[in-house]
Amino acid sequence: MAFLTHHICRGLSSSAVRHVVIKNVTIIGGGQMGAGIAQVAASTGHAVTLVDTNEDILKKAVKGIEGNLKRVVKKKFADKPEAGEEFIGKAMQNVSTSTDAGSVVQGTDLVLEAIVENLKVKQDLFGGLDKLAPAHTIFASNTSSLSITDIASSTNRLDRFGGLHFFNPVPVMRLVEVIATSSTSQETFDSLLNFSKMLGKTTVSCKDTPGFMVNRLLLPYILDAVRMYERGDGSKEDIDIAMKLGCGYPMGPFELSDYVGLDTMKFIMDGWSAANPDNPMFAQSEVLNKLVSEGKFGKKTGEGFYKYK
Ligand SMILES: CCCCCCCCCCCCC[C@H](O)CC(=O)SCCNC(=O)CCNC(=O)[C@H](O)C(C)(C)COP(=O)(O)OP(=O)(O)OC[C@H]1O[C@@H](n2cnc3c(N)ncnc32)[C@H](O)[C@@H]1OP(=O)(O)O
Ligand SMILES: NC(=O)c1ccc[n+]([C@@H]2O[C@H](COP(=O)([O-])OP(=O)(O)OC[C@H]3O[C@@H](n4cnc5c(N)ncnc54)[C@H](O)[C@@H]3O)[C@@H](O)[C@H]2O)c1
Repeated sequence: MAFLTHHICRGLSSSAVRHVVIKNVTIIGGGQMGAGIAQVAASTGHAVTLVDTNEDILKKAVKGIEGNLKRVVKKKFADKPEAGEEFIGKAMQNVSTSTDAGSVVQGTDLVLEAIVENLKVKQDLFGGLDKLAPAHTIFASNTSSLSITDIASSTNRLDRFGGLHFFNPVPVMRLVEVIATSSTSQETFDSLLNFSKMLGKTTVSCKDTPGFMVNRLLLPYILDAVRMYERGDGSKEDIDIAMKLGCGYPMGPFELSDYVGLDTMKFIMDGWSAANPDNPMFAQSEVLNKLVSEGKFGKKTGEGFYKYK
């Protein structure tokens, strides 16, 4: 159960900020982001229920979490293998799974959604859960590109709704963008900030503007790289090498696109294109459309701009 705590800000003795201490978390979507967030939340002592529509996806997610925890332990407990085993055991005990979100939200402090990047699907999910979750439960979306305000509009808890934008791979990337809409209460915002910090992440506070901070800058960069390749101005391999060796980026734009998932990239593009129909920047990309129509979604399907294995 959650409890409210009072934070007395140092130097501001009269300003007391209340926030919900999040202990029990329901994460909806057991794909790459949901599983990554579940891994980090479980290994920082949170009770996590991971939900997906499909039992096989959940099995794969749990197996992936255990495998990735082994990578973490190899580094963190290099000289203490027993402590490492204990760490993995404790984290795995904190993870349970379900295919029925409605039946698990009763005792949850936070419902964090990481499902497909589609406004209607996200609205349907939250609209349904709003009727079932306790009043104190905070809802948050990990959307890459959709408006939190639009997603929240399907619920009657606008003050207890915000955005938590994690980065891929979640166990490695240190940032969380915490997003407040004009209706998000200060208590909710502080609870989400505090939760992100408990996960060991650094936070930045964002308004609910398109792409928040990171994707507002990342999207034009990736878009321009794809256009450059479509015009034949450079090979995808050379563009990737250029950005890695010229700018010190860990991945080039095509490697990164495959890593994010080309299906997700297309959802993002289509959403922004629909919202800005007259902006040529968001014109359809033949290359992206072809790869997605062939089921080549990137690393997760074994092929995208590049082949894997
Ligand atoms: C015209 C049409 C265009 C369409 C336009 C649409 C544009 C859309 C653009 C927006 C997309 C937004 C997506 C999203 O909202 C936001 C994002 O998440 S953006 C992605 C951010 N991520 C990155 O930028 C990742 C960059 N890459 C890296 O940092 C590294 O390459 C890597 C992924 C960490 C991998 O590193 P490598 O060195 O290659 O590989 P290793 O396997 O050795 O890993 C390094 C290190 O990390 C540990 N590790 C890796 N994964 C995990 C894991 N899952 N769990 C735990 N640990 C992990 C690994 O053990 C290594 O540790 P070490 O041994 O070094 O101690
Ligand atoms: N991939 C990235 O790099 C990245 C980074 C940050 C944020 N995001 C965002 O996170 C979300 C998930 O992205 P992902 O890459 O993990 O996608 P993914 O395709 O890997 O996983 C999505 C999962 O959601 C499940 N799902 C779909 N509808 C559902 C529903 N109604 N109920 C329960 N489960 C459902 C699917 O079965 C799938 O397992 C998207 O909103 C995306 O924009 C993605």
